[in-house]
Amino acid sequence: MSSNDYKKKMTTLPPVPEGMSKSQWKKVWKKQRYTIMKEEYANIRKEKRKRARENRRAKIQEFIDRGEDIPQEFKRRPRENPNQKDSKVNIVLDCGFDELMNDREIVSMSNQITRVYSSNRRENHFTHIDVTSFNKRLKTRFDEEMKGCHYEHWKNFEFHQDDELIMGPNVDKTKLVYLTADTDDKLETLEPGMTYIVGGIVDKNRHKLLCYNKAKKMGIPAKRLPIDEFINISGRKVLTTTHVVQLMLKYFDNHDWKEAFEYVLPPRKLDQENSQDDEDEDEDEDEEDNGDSEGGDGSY
Ligand SMILES: C[S@@+](CC[C@H](N)C(=O)[O-])C[C@H]1O[C@@H](n2cnc3c(N)ncnc32)[C@H](O)[C@@H]1O
Repeated sequence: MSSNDYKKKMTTLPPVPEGMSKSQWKKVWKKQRYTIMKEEYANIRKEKRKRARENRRAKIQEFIDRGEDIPQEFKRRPRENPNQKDSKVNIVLDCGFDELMNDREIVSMSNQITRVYSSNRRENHFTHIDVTSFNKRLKTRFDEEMKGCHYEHWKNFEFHQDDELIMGPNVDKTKLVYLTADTDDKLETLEPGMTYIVGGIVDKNRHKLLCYNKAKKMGIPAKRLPIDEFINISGRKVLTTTHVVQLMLKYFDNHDWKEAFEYVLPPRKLDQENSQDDEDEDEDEDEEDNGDSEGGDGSY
């Protein structure tokens, strides 16, 4: 069967089983299809990674054959940066939104957590990162399908099943800021001693104001990244959890937001003409293309 025929077969709803409504069957079939296609997607990703590796090697060989230096962009950055400095800032990835994500989004979110870990080891500054409410499908995925990553031993990274760290009775609320795109209140700088909370959710923006409302309920400030002030991107400025953390890490280099945006965000996001209205594309990359990216290749 050709891959097009296969895709068609998988997108056509099989006959509705007796005793089930069409909408019930649609939900069940979607889950079954996801399980079947998971393996297929894994193979596609593996092939894609293999092709990318081969292309990279071929290009490097061309430089070697011509006796030229290998350009920086072809050199791999070491996985661990031995000269890292402590930013003295804490970041919380608030994963209290498990039930608002579908299975694919859970996969995407878990890949994003590994990328965050990877960046926190590689950049010039590190932060202490706590993952809170890590107690449902995200945890199951790490415990079962990502067993080999040994997340319990990650450096500067702690996983908590509860949310005491941000919601507990003894929390100093003056030290907390919730980051969200849904406010006009701008984040000016990152202050040592402060804890910045980032929503650990992939939702293709279905749940607008989710983190803003949570911040209000917690009684802490909600702030947005100063995107408009430094770069041109059109549409809503909702970034992925990974990008938000990577921006903060890069900011510590020179306390320069513009530099951080230009370094972290993909060129298509910075290009006003072509930029998209949401963060979907980046999230799809996490699902479909994670092998080519930092941390997604198992380089925990
Ligand atoms: C994919 S977004 C989730 C969007 C979700 N609907 C919400 O209510 O926040 C992941 C997280 O990144 C952070 N984030 C995304 N864009 C941001 C921005 N422009 N400024 C500050 N934080 C942002 C927020 O903490 C957000 O929860």
